[in-house]
Amino acid sequence: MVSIADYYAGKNVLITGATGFMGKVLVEKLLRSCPEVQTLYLLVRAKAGQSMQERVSDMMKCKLFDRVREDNPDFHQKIVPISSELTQPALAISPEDVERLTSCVNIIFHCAATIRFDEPLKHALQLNVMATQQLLNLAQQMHHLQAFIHISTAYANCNRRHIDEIIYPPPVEPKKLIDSLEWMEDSIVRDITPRLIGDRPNTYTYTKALAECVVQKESSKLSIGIIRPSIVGASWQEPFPGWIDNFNGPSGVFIAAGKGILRTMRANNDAVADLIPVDMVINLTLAAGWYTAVHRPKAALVYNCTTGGINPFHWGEIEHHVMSSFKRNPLEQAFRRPNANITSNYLMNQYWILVSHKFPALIYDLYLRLSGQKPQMMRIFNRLHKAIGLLEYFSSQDWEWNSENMNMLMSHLSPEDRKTFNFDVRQLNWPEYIENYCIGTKKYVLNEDMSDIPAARQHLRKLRNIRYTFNTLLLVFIWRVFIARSQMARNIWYFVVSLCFKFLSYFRASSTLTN
Ligand SMILES: CCCCCCCCCCCCCCCCCC(=O)SCCNC(=O)CCNC(=O)[C@H](O)C(C)(C)COP(=O)(O)OP(=O)(O)OC[C@H]1O[C@@H](n2cnc3c(N)ncnc32)[C@H](O)[C@@H]1OP(=O)(O)O
Ligand SMILES: NC(=O)C1=CN([C@@H]2O[C@H](COP(=O)(O)OP(=O)(O)OC[C@H]3O[C@@H](n4cnc5c(N)ncnc54)[C@H](OP(=O)(O)O)[C@@H]3O)[C@@H](O)[C@H]2O)C=CC1
Repeated sequence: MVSIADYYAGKNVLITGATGFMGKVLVEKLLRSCPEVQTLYLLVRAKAGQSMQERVSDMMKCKLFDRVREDNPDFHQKIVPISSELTQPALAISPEDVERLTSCVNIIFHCAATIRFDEPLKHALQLNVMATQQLLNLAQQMHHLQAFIHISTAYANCNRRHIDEIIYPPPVEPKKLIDSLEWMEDSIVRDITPRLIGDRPNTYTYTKALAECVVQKESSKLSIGIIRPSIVGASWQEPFPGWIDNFNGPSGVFIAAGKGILRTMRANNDAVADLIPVDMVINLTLAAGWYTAVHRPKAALVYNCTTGGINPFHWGEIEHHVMSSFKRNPLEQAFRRPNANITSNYLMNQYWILVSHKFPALIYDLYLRLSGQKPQMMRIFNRLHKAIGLLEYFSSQDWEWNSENMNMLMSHLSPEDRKTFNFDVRQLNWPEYIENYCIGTKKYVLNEDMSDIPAARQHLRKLRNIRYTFNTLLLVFIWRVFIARSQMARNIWYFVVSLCFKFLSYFRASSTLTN
């Protein structure tokens, strides 16, 4: 049977969300491991004052593409950006571009989405559901399309404990919801959102579930694969270990803990932390594209792309390894020494938020005010509390995912493809992965230099000394106040001092005798 790289040779691939975290890794891997691929058409929008061409050429300059650049300095010739705003009618693709795409595209990878947990429902619906429908409409006009691969999330059905590789009935008929929200004012939609999303925690998981249904509806007309990754983290091996470029999901939490800002968070020590490295997700995605095109399964195949059932690791273990990694490889200019603890106890967490977050933030802001600077720590903590508040749902419980299709797919790969497109999560060594992940946040998210580690360690020692001094002064101060006010405290103090004195005299006398 044709290998994965041979299948992609000469193919024209359309990718949405290519400027995002996973999209970039997909583009890189396709160019590196399938060098004979014909053209990658990327649907990109202009953003933040940059044209789509500028954005794509900036993306290709990124370190992620170093290995591709080494192998083929002209790799950019294979990339064709297509201007598209997915929330606009017909995806705002020009008629000429539509013509071009419909005449040559062989496979589509739909990665674009809003992954914000607090996205207003209307916007999440527009991008995650309606844009998916429009892309499916475009796909149906394509003359040579062989596979449509949709990236969903393992949490689309997080209102269930056990999740099979099937598409569950939608909470509401997507078309009806779209029609009824169309005429409603944003404020009304905001008010009814909690009722609509029901037992899902946010608009993201809700709209991703609806998108799956929209995709499934077209499965009689198109060959479809749906990938459901769990929490996508830094790369495991490719193109190099630890690559990550954003604060989403656990990365922001790791960084906040490494900077010594985050000291407490609600999470269940014993719950499975279903992280999966981005390179494994992309390898599976490309393999699923190949399988869908070559085998043309009758129904849309869903791939739960998770680690928990096969190679489980828990939030308590993550906490331990993240903390020890940041002590070995500290981040620059930490606010305090890294020491974050997770707890599932609400009251305990609130107590530590007060003592370890709000109190130090108040003191630091007071110091900033007194030294004529703008206070900022309280603001940072408020934003952090908002972010972790949205993540707690995922870190406080666990789910069981069936991953038969992932195993089936692996069994269809040749030994060579299993190495090149490795998604065998049993091979993950978690402590090593977490170490590289933390180093990756330092190098690629914060752009810190590894040569600064000795200075960062020195800074942590300074923070430790400040803490010791502060604690000692605080203790002396409290004791002084106590002694001044209470006769009993004075009596205890005199008793302890005279006891120490007696012990000292005894040891001195006994040591003179033995000499
Ligand atoms: C050591 C301890 C170990 C403990 C272990 C516990 C870890 C638990 C982690 C659980 C992760 C669970 C994820 C579940 C994922 C579901 C999978 C997916 O399908 S989909 C993928 C998952 N999707 C997501 O993860 C999306 C989650 N993110 C959001 O929805 C939004 O960013 C927001 C609502 C959090 C903030 O919105 P908004 O206020 O409008 O503003 P901005 O967006 O502009 O950011 C503001 C500031 O917040 C910062 N920051 C951002 N994220 C985090 C973070 N995770 N954390 C911390 N900080 C974070 C950000 O850097 C920025 O700081 P600065 O640069 O200004 O200084
Ligand atoms: N990251 C994770 O942990 C997980 C992600 N997923 C899924 O994987 C996919 C990719 O996620 P990830 O890479 O992390 O997300 P990112 O937020 O990093 O990327 C999102 C991509 O979508 C594009 N996009 C967003 N809005 C529009 C728009 N209106 N028009 C055109 N393009 C748009 C973005 O383009 P632009 O650069 O212009 O904003 C960007 O390229 C998503 O479908 C997500 O649901 C699933 C499970 C976990």
